[in-house]
Amino acid sequence: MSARKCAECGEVHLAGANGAIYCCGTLLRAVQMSNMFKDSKYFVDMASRYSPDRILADWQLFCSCKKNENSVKHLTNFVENHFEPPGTELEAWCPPDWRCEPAFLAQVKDPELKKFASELNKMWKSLGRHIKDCVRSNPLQYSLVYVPNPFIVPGGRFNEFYYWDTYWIVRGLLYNGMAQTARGMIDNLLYIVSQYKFVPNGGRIYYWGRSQPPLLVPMVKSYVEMTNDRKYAVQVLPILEMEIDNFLSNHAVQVKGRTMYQYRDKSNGPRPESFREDVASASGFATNTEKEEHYSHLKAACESGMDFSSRWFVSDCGNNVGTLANIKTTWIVPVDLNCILFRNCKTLAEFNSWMGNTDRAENYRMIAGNLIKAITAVLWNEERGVWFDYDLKNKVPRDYFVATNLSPLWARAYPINNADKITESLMRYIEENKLDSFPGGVPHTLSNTGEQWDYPNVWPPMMHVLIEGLNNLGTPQAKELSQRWRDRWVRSNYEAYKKTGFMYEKYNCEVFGSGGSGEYVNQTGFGWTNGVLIELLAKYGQELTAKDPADAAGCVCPEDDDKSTGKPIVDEECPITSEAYLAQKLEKSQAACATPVNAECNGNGGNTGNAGNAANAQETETGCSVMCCRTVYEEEEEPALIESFATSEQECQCGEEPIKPDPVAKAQTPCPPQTPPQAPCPPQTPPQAPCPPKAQPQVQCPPKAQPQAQCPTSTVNVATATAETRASIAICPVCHEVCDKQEKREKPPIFSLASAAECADPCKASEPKPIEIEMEDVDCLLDLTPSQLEEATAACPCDTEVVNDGCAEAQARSAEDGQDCGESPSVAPDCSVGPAPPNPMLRKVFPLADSTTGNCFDAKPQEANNDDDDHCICCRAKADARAENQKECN
Ligand SMILES: OC[C@H]1O[C@H](O[C@H]2O[C@H](CO)[C@@H](O)[C@H](O)[C@H]2O)[C@H](O)[C@@H](O)[C@@H]1O
Repeated sequence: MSARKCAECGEVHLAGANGAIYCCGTLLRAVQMSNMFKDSKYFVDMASRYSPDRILADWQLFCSCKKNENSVKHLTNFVENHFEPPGTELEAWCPPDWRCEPAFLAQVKDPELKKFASELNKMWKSLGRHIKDCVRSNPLQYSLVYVPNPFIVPGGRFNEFYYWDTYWIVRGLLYNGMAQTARGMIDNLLYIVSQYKFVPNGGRIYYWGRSQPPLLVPMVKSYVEMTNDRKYAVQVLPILEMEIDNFLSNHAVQVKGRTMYQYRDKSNGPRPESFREDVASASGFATNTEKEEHYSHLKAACESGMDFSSRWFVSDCGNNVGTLANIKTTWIVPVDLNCILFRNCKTLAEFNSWMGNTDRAENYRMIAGNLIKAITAVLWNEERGVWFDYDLKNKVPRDYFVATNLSPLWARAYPINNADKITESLMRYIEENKLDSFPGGVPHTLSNTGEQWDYPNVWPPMMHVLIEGLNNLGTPQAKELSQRWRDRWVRSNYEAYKKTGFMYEKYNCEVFGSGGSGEYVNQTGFGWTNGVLIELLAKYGQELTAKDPADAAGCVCPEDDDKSTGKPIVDEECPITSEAYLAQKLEKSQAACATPVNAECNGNGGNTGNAGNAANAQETETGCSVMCCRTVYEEEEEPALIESFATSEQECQCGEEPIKPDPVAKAQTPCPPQTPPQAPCPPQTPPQAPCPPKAQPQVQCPPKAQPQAQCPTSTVNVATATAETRASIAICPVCHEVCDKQEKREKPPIFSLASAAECADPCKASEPKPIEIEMEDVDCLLDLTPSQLEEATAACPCDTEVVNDGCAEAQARSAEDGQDCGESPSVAPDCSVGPAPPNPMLRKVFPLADSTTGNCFDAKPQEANNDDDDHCICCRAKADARAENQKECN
């Protein structure tokens, strides 16, 4: 597969003409808004049976038929006739380096956990996928992005690679002794970067406008650390640099005079894979511009990998309360991304210095140095003793707990000699937020919004970041906490597996051993979950135990209620329930509310409250009304903003100014309450899980020499059957015009008639204009060899399309009609059965797969077509078929 490059703007696109099917256009909109499939991702993952041109031409005909209007039944028929179910382009794959008894099992001492580790090892086989060759030879019929090596998928509805998931999968594979599979997956991402300069969110063309947290460099670093293969790092360094340079230049923002980075997306419109959901959340916006802005914020959140979360909500009052309608991702400077980029640049400097590239090494060292300064100046909050995201719009730090607040520990993006001070303040922060109190792991946030990257969900990659981060900090306290969270995490995952037989994408912090919920049904499999666990089991298997030794020693856990009061007993040694946590929080805030603000002037903001709220009057959880005060400071000093709460304007302290409520704005948009982590369900008795199948059915290893997979039975327009001829009718994804054929023959496809700006976005242009095929013959050529076919293709005038028609039929028709071959018969689409049947006279179709061997044709026309008198080539003028068909149909 070669990259599709726009001649005008030089941009390369992940999506070609298939973008008009899977990324935008009226067909996508009609199917997605019809509710035909429960999961919106289903349609965009279906393989096409025909070329995009043909599907769009048929779609045009379908739309021209009145009876099809608003008929879900007919639309369903259309989809069934033109698409294969998702997954037909992939086959199960058993990694060749998979072993029944990987070496790491020997590291796991506890017999129960050893068995669990062995089960996890088996799961790689059920998550292995190989892309069939037809995707390589005929990419325009798929939304799947072709990559050369087989890979491990996350699982469930995610039947393609995901960028940041791959990091935890690759690490798991490496610890599992499967370096070859890990390397293949890294090479796939490098292959994509070499063509498109970025790694998309996932391996589907509809992810073309965004990436995910850039973890390719850390993947290579992990590989090199495990294999000692420094040569590999040196060899792939130019591609790694290409990705990071490109990422840096497309994501930069200036904050307080420093260059920092944020998540973004460059496409238009709703997410194709969640189309109706995005249309729904945008419905409150009046104008198209506002809707587009909303879609951008949504997709930028997807680039963060955290779709969706109150982390990205900015209400009118500047806090994190709200719904998806409040999503403002690009107003925020995120802690994690800046740390990841810091770590990437450090590694690139290191790889360059191995090569003796001192200048380049210095350049990356400088970017990393600037980033760590920016992280400390802008994101570190001295008052609260932790890092916070920064709100660019309201110019305040966002004082809300998000697991990513601790990601600088993982990236070592802090002054190392501050480890003791950081430990002290972080322990305080962890205690204040009771982060050590949840039986099922650390929730991603403390806001219960129903979004999946919010309370009560716990995400495996984030648990890894926390466990590793605290361990990196290296102080005894931090290491102890890291160990406790690690043990709890492994045991809780194991418990869920014992109960259900599944590994989940995310878990529930309130219940030990239970999966989470959110945007879509919780998925099982699951790539990153297994990766994180295998790493933990391999590294710490000597210490880990399936049961908490404290249980055996008679620790009373909160599940054991005090039956007389109905309140859970809170034992300091045990994780407390969220209910107890909430009760404690409520008590604390009631006490705070009753106590007036310390009137003593300390010039430091006094009773510092929630520093992120540049809000007006606020209702606290307890119902007491507070006022925000902000420290007055000199512009050039660039101190951290310090805000405090007071119950009245008078209570603002020396050096502070009240933030006056805007009476009009306030009347219209009352401040929503502070995000209370609502956890109404007491977790005493975890809901009984449905009786699980003991273990996931294992995919059998395929026999050694696998027969070539059967491609989906598919037909294709002869004009699209070879690479050259495909190029000869290359359609600009932007303007949907047929490109100039003569030029096509010498050069790779160019996309004409598009302005540079339009080229950047295949979905930006107006609705797609499918090629309109008609009816009137211009010429007919007989007895063609493949090279003659190419010549004929080139000979056709630009505004025609090549049709290789069955000559017997054509001649019969000629005799009948007294005309040259190939005149279109008047076939009236049968509206009662839905879509107009593909008109055999409009295109010549050849099977894509050899019926005897099952092999896909490798971009070659069928030899048998040389048969004399068997076929002919016609160039047909394109004209609007609509009117004629409309007549017939009505
Ligand atoms: O289909 C909806 C969204 O699904 C993906 O996001 C979630 O799954 C990914 C795969 O495990 C994971 O990387 C991501 O963190 C999850 O939130 C996808 O990445 C989104 O772009 C997509 O819209």
